[in-house]
Amino acid sequence: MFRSEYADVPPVELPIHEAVLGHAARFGEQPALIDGTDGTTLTYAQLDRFHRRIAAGLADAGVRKGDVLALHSPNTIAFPTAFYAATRAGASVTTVHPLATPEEFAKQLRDSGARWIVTISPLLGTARRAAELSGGIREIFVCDSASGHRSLIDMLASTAPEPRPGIDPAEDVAALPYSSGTTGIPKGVMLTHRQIATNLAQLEPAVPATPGDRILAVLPFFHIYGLTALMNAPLRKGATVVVLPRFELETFLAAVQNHRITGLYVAPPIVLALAKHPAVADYDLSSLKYVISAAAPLDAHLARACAERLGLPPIGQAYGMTELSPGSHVVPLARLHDAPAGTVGRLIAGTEMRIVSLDDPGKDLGTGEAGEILIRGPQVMRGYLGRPDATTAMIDTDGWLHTGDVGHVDADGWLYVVDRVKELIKYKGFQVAPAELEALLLTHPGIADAAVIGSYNDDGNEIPHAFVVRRAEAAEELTENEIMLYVAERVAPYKRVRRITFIDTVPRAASGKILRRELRDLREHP
Ligand SMILES: CC(C)(COP(=O)(O)OP(=O)(O)OC[C@H]1O[C@@H](n2cnc3c(N)ncnc32)[C@H](O)[C@@H]1OP(=O)(O)O)[C@@H](O)C(=O)NCCC(=O)NCCSC(=O)/C=C/c1ccc(O)cc1
Repeated sequence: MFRSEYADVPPVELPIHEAVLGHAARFGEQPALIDGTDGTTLTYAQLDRFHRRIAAGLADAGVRKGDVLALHSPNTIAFPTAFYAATRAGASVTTVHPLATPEEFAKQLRDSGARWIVTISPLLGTARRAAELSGGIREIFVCDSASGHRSLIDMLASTAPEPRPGIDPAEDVAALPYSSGTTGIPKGVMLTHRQIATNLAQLEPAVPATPGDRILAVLPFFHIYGLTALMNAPLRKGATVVVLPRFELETFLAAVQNHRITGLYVAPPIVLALAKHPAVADYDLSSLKYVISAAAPLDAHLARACAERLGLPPIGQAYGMTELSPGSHVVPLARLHDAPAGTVGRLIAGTEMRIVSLDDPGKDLGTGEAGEILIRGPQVMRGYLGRPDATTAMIDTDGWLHTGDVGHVDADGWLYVVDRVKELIKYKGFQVAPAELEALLLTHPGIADAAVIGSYNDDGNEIPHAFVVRRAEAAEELTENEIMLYVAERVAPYKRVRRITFIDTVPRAASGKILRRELRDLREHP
């Protein structure tokens, strides 16, 4: 067993809004959030007052402890206010991809039992349709304004009393993001207030934030990576978060330059752009002190090229997953220079790890031997909502979370992730569940059978790759393009099938299970 070298941190027994904004008043007139597109600024005093008033407004509208509220928005400076207002009112927040189709959104609403939606006016059409499909929504609020909908801005004038829902941080779910786990379709990951808040405390010794930090939030707040690294962690320490709604390279570079950004938390496609794109040379990025990459594997050569071009210390990686609230490993900021290339970091405080044999899961491996990574600590999720079997498959009776990732540890305690036993595909750091695409492909009348795995494109990004068996009648007419379009019309953009191979039969075990390893061989040797 491998243990963290950091001293244990006590569990943070606070609701997440208290753990993050408990000291907001102390930071008073300091900027908490800046809109990176138009400069609109929220101070800590405003963030504190606004989220309390909106909590009162939400409670007045009927939001109660235990309700699930769906937050459906790209990054804006209103997003954190809405999140903390909802948790202060006692709700669990299920975050929704802003590019989800109405059907995908409705599935999440039904599965989570959501009663409320908070969205932005440009996304109202999708939200309304999803609410109709799901049936259980009492009201849709907007962050900005739209006729016929109550606005969070109007709630700032609420005179209702601040709600006191009596949150139990150890039991009550603060966030309910969706993740596929090691197999199958997206599931609601129950993260309690204590789990998310304690993970912040566990990360702090390795990646400390201070009031002078200026963090750029371009990765989405609706994923636990953004929610933790770009929202909760910096706001807990009085840092300033500059918010961008999407990744557009020139806007991103201009924001780093104009707001004198000191720290970046990114995913590999952004490292690629920083390393290779000519526009990078046109901006003054000298305020940057570090770049951390997570969410997907980062190529070591690419990482070096990026750091050298920007004159930065080596890019540090972090490792974790939604089910870990989300962190278990990071390259400590103080050790960026001596971390070996390709490592995803060291165990953070209060975290234990085992590496177990893939052939014999009962057997623990030592340093230098690759096996499945198991993690135990206060950040391990409570479970998947309404899916005890999936939960038991992921967390064993001794509390070890089976990550589905394969890795090894060197003699100095640095972890390397080298492979994946789970079926999940990661497109630019976004999860794509093969089972979801396979089920969709089978609804096409010309498709007899289908299987989906990850392949790599020329940029080294993993992409969804479908192996399709056409029905005899359709074989000639059904083209790759037609299938890709069929999928694209029905899923969020990141889930699109981006490569197709026609085959005669999908290799399956007697049980019917798809033999993905054979498809991978077929991919390598067509
Ligand atoms: C900023 C990225 C890296 C790149 O952006 P992009 O290149 O513009 O692409 P998008 O992903 O935004 O958009 C996907 C596609 O949708 C398209 N799109 C775009 N907006 C539109 C539109 N409004 N209409 C229609 N099409 C559109 C867009 O064009 C694009 O199409 P394509 O060009 O074909 O790829 C973006 O992919 C991104 O945010 N990725 C990160 C996802 C992420 O945060 N994942 C975290 C999961 S949790 C985790 O792993 C935890 C790790 C962790 C570990 C340890 C820790 O300590 C902490 C954390």
